[in-house]
Amino acid sequence: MEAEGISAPLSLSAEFEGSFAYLTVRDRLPTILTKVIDTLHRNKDNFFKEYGKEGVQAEKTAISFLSRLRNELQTDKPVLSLTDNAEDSEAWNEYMRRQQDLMEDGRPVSWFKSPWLYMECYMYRRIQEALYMNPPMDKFDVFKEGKTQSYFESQQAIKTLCTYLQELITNMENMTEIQLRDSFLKLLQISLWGNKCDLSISAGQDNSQKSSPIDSLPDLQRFILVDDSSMVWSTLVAAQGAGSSGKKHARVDIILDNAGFELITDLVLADFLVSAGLAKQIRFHGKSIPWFVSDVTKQDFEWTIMQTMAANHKWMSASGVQWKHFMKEGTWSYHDHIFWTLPHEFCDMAVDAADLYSTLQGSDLILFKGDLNYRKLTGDRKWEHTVPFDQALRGFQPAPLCSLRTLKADVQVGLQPGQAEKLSSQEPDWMTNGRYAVVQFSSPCREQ
Ligand SMILES: O=P(O)(O)OC[C@H]1O[C@](O)(CO)[C@@H](O)[C@@H]1O
Ligand SMILES: [Mn+2]
Repeated sequence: MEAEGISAPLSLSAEFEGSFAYLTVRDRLPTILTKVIDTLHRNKDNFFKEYGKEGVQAEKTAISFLSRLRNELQTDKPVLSLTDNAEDSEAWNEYMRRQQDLMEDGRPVSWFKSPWLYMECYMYRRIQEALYMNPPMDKFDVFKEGKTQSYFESQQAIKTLCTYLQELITNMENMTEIQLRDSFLKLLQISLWGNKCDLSISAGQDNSQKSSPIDSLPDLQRFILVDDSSMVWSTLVAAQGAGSSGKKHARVDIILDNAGFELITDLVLADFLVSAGLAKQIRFHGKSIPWFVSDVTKQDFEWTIMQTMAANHKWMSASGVQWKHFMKEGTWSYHDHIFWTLPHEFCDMAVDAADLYSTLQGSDLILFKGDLNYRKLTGDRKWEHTVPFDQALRGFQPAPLCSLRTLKADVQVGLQPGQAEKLSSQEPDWMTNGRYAVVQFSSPCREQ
């Protein structure tokens, strides 16, 4: 739903040679595909043990599908329709027709000529097609190993964070409002920096949290380019006062990004919100298929809680037990929707996923985690850096929302005049090196 009269700039695309999009499509995506093929190879014996000859045959066919896919990508072949008749196939094929209509001179939609956001999402959906088309591989998560490894490699940081959380909860009754606010802002920043740990930017290489997530906060402060976190706090506080009894049942929605350490930071933040009475309900939104290497699926979500419960560490397991309890009593809930794994910009949601949009409208605060969500919020376009965040959302305003994102793609809005130029002169790759971050807020009722 585009605000009337506001036209959007061009989409980022691999057609701009030398751009980050170009380098991603040329180098990083084929590397990720090669790793996927390798993972299937390495699991051959397991497929045989589990499904016999049928499993090995499925693995072989999926590998040859994926090798063809890599070749199509590297030789800039036209994009193909999906043939797997899954729940979302028609939405993908319809999107392809839409993209085709946007191409000049009827050129076909292809890997290096079309919007980067579309092509990168499409690659992950085609990986899934290779599996859907080859049962019993259709349930296999090719990224699972990397996600679990990243959880285990962040153990020390997880222990530190869970211990910190349990200390906060113990002292919560005696906290002043200022102390509560400070603790919230710290946990929000920890969740923000948790987004450094994704496995897509590193093409699957270890990217886990090694240092203390709490001690590193002061040093990281100067890398936050826009910090609207006080507005997030005010929104939560305002949500308490509404309602006839004076107490409202505030609901926070968290649009999750990566499994591993980042997910733990999100769960810790969500625990704090409930334990402090700032939210009565937390709805987590994850992906319905394996996505961008490390994104959270339902299975990852449940595994993470079970694993944390079972940890041989008092405060980790206490946290896990509490989280399980929140899930059981319904204070927390997990949701997925095919829209999160479609290539659409979020300004399309009101029309293309009206049910999801209206669900989100019931929220008091929506937290969007990570870089890909930011790309979809802003449409992954060549915006001037000083364009206001609200404008780049192009009418996507279901409820007060905040993006918590470390920069890993060359789109950034809402900066002060001169801020981007200064950064570019000091660090030319500031938009893609993952060292910088933003906390950007937008509210439908905010005065413009
Ligand atoms: O997990 P995140 O924060 O969404 O990061 C994934 C990002 O990594 C990249 O693959 C890096 O280019 C982007 O395409 C994507 O936005
Ligand atoms: Mn991700």
